[in-house]
Amino acid sequence: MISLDKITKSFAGTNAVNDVSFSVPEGAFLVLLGPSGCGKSTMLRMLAGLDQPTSGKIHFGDTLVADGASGLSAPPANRDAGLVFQSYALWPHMTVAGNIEWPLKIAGLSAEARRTRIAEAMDMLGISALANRYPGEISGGQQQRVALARMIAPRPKVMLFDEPLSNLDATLRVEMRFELLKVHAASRATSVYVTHDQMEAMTMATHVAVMNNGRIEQFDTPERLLAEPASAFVAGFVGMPAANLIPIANGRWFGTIPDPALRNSTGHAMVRAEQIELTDADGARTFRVTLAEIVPVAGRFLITGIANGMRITAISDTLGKPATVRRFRLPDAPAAIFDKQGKRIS
Ligand SMILES: Nc1ncnc2c1ncn2[C@@H]1O[C@H](COP(=O)(O)OP(=O)(O)OP(=O)(O)O)[C@@H](O)[C@H]1O
Repeated sequence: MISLDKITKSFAGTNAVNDVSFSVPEGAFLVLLGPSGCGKSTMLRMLAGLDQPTSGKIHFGDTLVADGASGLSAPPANRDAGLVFQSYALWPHMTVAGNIEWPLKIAGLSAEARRTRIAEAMDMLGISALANRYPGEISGGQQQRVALARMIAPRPKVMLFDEPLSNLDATLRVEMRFELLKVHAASRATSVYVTHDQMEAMTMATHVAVMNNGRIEQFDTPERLLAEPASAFVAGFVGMPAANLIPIANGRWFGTIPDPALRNSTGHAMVRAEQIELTDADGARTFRVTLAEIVPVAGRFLITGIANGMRITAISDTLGKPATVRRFRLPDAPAAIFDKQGKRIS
């Protein structure tokens, strides 16, 4: 288990990570998800021992590995943690097998034990045939597999990933997600994975910490993030497509369409694309939109319309035409209401 207790990291007086506490159960796959600059990498670096917290404590199991107050920060090599970065950082002058062997040598394993571990790791990542090649002689996807093999060969208790798939093309990325989950399942190591890609988070995580501005907006399962977003920020960040956040003022959609379902609130109402209907009828809860994009999705259409200067998405069974003016009908009740600060109020 990994636990963080009131972790803060400041750079020149600015908090990159601000008072973060959570616990990750043993064997879990935690994704740190958030936009660029929200503090994800800084969090991971503190877990790896590459950065020291300004204040707060980090425990791996019962072992205190970092403590801001006393200045304790166990060196990376003493944490039983493996790390994989976006850049594969393979040693170019060593073969694939040599790269995987290096950390095992450092750990003092016998030649025989090293051979077994190298074979095991290469087999798991499907790269046994590449053992004698040099990094410059294999593709980017293969290099990332070697980096993963090198990380798992010492069988770390904690695996840390910093956007490891972002240099790969889209198809390879999807394939590697599955490989990573296999590695995680086989190793049963507690994993922490940094990404700004919510699809990666939703498909891989057992737990997700959504970060914004150095703070955790919500720490939850992927299912609960979608079903019960705690803030407008989370609602707008997860989901495919992300839910619409429609401005409301004094119980009126866009400040103009009154609706008792909005409970006189001001802030944003969350409406999922599948709750909005494309129509031509001029009824209650409808508003005019100019259709902008129409994307076929699994036999239906994801329609983006522009109204009051904002983009709103709907799922429709019927096709619309770009640049035409139609109407969207809002549901009887929004899926959630957030106040002006983005806090969920219903
Ligand atoms: N060594 C440093 N010195 C000063 N500021 C830093 C340092 N490292 C990070 N920061 C700042 O801390 C904040 C968080 O950075 P961090 O790299 O953790 O974000 P991130 O969420 O991982 O972003 P990205 O997805 O772009 O990598 C940013 O404002 C960044 O500029």
